[in-house]
Amino acid sequence: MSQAFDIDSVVLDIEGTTSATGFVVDVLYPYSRSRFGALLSERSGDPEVARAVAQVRQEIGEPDADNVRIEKALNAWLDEDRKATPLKTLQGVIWSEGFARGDLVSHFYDDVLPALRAWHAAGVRLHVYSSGSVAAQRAWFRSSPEGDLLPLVEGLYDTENAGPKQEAASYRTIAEALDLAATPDRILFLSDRPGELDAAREAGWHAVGIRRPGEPYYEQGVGDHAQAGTFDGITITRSTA
Ligand SMILES: CSCCC(=O)C(=O)COP(=O)(O)O
Ligand SMILES: [Mg+2]
Repeated sequence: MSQAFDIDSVVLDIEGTTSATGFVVDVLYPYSRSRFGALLSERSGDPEVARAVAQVRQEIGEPDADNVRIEKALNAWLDEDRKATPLKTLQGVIWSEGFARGDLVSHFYDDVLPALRAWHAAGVRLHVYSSGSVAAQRAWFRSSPEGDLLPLVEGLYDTENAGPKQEAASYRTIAEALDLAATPDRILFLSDRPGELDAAREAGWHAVGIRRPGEPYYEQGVGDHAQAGTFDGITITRSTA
């Protein structure tokens, strides 16, 4: 079904929405898993690594956990696809370097880049809100199969600078950052996960569930939210009146 919106900003989820979960799980996850050990042993002095390690220790309730125990916890979270903030921070460090080195190139569904370019050309502001860290998001958009897409994107939000994706307060934080706290209905959120769509709607945003065959949430659906199978079915304009 086709959807039309006259809004100011689109906020994009990545995994399952712009991009395939299979790529994240089959390519990015093993890439990070095989590098956690070296990161923990060789880079423990990096402030970002140290901060994430402290968060892991706190989350597992073991203030003295050594690197072996930290790596075990990270791998267990990977196995259960738990989107824990310190896991995402450390993955972001590893993936950013992998993208910069040319080991990794990001994935976008075929309908996504034409739509993002059209919406951007129409003056619509584009932002990202993903469980993947801001560093990972930046590398992801910079290293696409069609080159650097970062110029299309204005704001990057994750569970650290905005909060958990299933809580309305996180969407209110983002609306404030976009200068749209008083008019949250000028924001459209696109995601595959019903809990995220619920939270965005509770914050006053428009929300459309993206249902792509083969994605984990395809069968479950998106509850009573508007839905689209691809970005082709979503028309967005931004009137300034
Ligand atoms: C470039 S982000 C990598 C994907 C990832 O790790 C992730 O957790 C994405 O989750 P999302 O919130 O975008 O569904
Ligand atoms: Mg998602």
